[in-house]
Amino acid sequence: MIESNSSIPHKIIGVAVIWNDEKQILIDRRLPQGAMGGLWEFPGGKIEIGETIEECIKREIAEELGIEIAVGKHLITIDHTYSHLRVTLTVHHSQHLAGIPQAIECDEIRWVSLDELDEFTFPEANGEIIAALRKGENNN
Ligand SMILES: Nc1nc2c([nH]c(=O)n2[C@H]2C[C@H](O)[C@@H](COP(=O)(O)OP(=O)(O)OP(=O)(O)O)O2)c(=O)[nH]1
Ligand SMILES: [Mg+2]
Repeated sequence: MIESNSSIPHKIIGVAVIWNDEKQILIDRRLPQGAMGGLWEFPGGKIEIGETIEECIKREIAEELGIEIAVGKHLITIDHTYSHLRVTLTVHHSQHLAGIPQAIECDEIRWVSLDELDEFTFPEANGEIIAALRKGENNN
């Protein structure tokens, strides 16, 4: 019998690496309940029908954090399969434009430097995002 992975849900996610003028990045801690609860992440969420990934990122950041950003260069796209979920994370650099970030849909938010990222636990898929950031060649 041929095994297929097609029964695993697949989420298409837009993700922002949001920079401020102090060269810090905004990270948020997922709510304790649910998948990957309590882990830190770069803010973002599921794409909606008819949206571009840039529109998705801008909307998710407004909904989750109440701030306005300018979505910039593409950093990396990661396809990762967890035990019961496949995610495609399309990550863009972004610039913070206006508003003070609020923890609307998460537990906590922090501005951190690239060096400080090591002090936080992220989902498995994020290793590659952080490695791409450290390579630094696409930073905006
Ligand atoms: N936003 C974001 N999601 C990430 C990162 N790394 C990572 O594995 N993910 C995963 C966790 C989630 O399964 C998915 C993001 O989905 P989401 O936060 O919009 O949705 P969710 O599953 O929490 O909520 P639901 O609406 O499906 O109930 O991508 C990351 O750095 N940022
Ligand atoms: Mg989200």
